[in-house]
Amino acid sequence: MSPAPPVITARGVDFAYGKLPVLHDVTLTVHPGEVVCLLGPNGVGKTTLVENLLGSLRPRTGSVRVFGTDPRRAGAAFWARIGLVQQNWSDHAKWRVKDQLEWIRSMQLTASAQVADVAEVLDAVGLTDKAGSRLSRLSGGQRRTLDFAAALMGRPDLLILDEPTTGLDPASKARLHDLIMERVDDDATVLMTTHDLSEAERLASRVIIMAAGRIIADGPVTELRERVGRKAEVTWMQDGEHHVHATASPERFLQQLDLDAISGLTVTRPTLEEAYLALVSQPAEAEQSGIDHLTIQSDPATTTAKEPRP
Ligand SMILES: Nc1ncnc2c1ncn2[C@@H]1O[C@H](COP(=O)(O)OP(=O)(O)OP(=O)(O)O)[C@@H](O)[C@H]1O
Repeated sequence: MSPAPPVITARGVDFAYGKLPVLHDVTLTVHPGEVVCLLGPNGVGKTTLVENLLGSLRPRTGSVRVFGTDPRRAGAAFWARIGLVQQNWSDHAKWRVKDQLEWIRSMQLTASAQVADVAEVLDAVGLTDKAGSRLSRLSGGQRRTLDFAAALMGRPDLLILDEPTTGLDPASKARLHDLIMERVDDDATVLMTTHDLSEAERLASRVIIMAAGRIIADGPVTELRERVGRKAEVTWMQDGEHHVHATASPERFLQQLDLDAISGLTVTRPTLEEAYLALVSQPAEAEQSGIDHLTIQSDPATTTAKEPRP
């Protein structure tokens, strides 16, 4: 059986705002069922890339296909498959929450039969008590949550979410994460930008890191963590001594320990944040040598320190 076709492909995309070059030779493929988190410092071009993928901006060179179609030529049936949260919505401040969603729903119903009820999505995102509020009276987090409710309503096959959780409190953020993963359980694909690395660590099956308009790293979180070059650290107490052991494979190392004879065991792995900071702090080297500019360490484990009990 041949593999399912990619959901998104971008090939050699260059984009500039007038004389300001922003994207340089961006190539990426997103496969069905992936949750891809797009990371990078402010102003590196994440939103610009998303807008190129959606066809609201046109690449100077290169090509974009979503569901095999050029989004600039796509019709209503194509857009019915996509749920969007974008940075800048223009809306009618005087409209009430439920009217806004009913209006979006009526548009979606022209292209798809699988549109959820307004009451259902409001309940899912926890905004039922705001159904009668004017948009202008919503807090920033509630406004973002409403955008997400609108994105979910058509039960989309693809969610493209530009910083969907910015400004959300922890409980609202967790609820939104659950709703994203529910769509993924239903075989949807997700491309989202975020500055929240713990969010990326939690949701992403793959992380893409951008710097200065280029992709400088692309891979699963576990792989990117390894690129930091720092090994995991195992510490424990045994026979009155404090032991520290650096290893690329803590699981394998733990099998060698006599767990009945030790106490105070800890395992500390490099975080995605460490990997991210290492990668974005070296964009110049990344540009020169491409994606694999940081070496993946595969040395055998070595005990680095053995300290007397304090
Ligand atoms: N409409 C525009 N006209 C001119 N320049 C723009 C426009 N929108 C963005 N830019 C510039 O393009 C560059 C990339 O902006 P973009 O919004 O894509 O970055 P980003 O990575 O999404 O940033 P952030 O993380 O802050 O949202 C920035 O230098 C920005 O100032």
